[in-house]
Amino acid sequence: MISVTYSGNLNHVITDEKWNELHTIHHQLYQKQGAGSEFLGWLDWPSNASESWLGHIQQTAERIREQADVLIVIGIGGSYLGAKAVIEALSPYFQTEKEFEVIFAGQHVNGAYLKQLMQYVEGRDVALNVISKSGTTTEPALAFRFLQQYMTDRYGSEAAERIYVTTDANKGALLDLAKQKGYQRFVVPDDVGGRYSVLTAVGLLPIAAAGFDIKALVQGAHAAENELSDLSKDNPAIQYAALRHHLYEEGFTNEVLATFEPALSYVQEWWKQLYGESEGKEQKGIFPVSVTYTTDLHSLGQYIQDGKRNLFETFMILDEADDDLDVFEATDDADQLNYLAGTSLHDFNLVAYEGTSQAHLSGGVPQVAIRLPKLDEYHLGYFLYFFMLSCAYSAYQLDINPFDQPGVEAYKTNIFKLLKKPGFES
Ligand SMILES: O=P(O)(O)OC[C@H]1O[C@](O)(CO)[C@@H](O)[C@@H]1O
Repeated sequence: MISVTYSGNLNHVITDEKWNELHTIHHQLYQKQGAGSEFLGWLDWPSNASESWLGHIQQTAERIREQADVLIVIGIGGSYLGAKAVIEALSPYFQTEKEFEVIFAGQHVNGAYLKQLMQYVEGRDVALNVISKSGTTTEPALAFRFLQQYMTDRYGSEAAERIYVTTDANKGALLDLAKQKGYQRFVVPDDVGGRYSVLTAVGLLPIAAAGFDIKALVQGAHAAENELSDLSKDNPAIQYAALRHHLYEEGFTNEVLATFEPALSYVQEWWKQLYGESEGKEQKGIFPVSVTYTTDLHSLGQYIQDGKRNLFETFMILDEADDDLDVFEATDDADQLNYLAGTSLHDFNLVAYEGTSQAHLSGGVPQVAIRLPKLDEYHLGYFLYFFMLSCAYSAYQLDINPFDQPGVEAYKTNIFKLLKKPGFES
């Protein structure tokens, strides 16, 4: 379903020694014995997702679509990127009529954004889904303070019917608040960290509310769970992890994830959090960056071709485009583009990929390609699971716990001290 190719020889990457390591990691992962194994709930999540649980999420999404024109989803990091990635990947670029809309908030702290958001939704019915595993993250909590007040001012006691909370089952300020106000609740499972949570209620409720087929998304991930669990040199999740580690050891410490599909730009953002937070520890890890082509060939392309040689590039190539245009023959050929007549714009990009990849390779940038057959719920579900699984292998090869993020506390503590948050004054 997904194929991984490499500009070098993959057989030289997976040496006997590497294979032994991967063998050990495979067992650690599936026998839940590696570092952070208490956060492996995502590994068999697709096969455990019951019809009734999915049905409950679907019904809630339908209720939201009946009661509102806009769903505001409040969350940051893993509590928003998965849903945003899937919704952006599957939505049309332009919406002609004002159809049901999912808008994100709490992914930053910005007064103008929140103020304008409240003005923007005036006159349209609103529902809120606030998502935070810890229930204490400052950015979504701040956004919720404003938006909860907005909902109460607008809907009075009925506001509670329009607010949906996705958080831990047992702890956190958000849980206490949800119980006190009687908001409908969904659970972020204990054993699934934020950046691995796209297939839980964290991702599925907003995705279903946006009108996408969450059953197909989970089915795709289920297929990946089955097909990628093999300990085999042909397993693309193992191949991608082995390639990353090999290139890292060769000094290529930055990975540029490239796509020709603007619709995939939030899949790139999701991938950056997944890999950056999972691997960037103990002064180790590949720094994940992303580019969208051909746009960025006219900006970062120069650096990738000729800059410092510590980069490798991973292309996400979409084999089939659902919606496309063919270049037509112009009578006067004034723009001198008739040589492209009959070529679709997707075909143009496939050729642009070949040309770019060869140029960057000749400039000393190793090339990896991951081919995605199609952009729909099923294939995206497969793709996201592939990345999560491969990330776990990747981090374990660095001897890193893929499931914690101790480093994110340092800046938070400083901000809290500066703002004199109770308990942080000294
Ligand atoms: O869901 P929460 O607890 O609000 O956390 C949001 C994000 O913040 C982080 O904890 C980093 O601060 C991420 O790991 C997480 O995805």
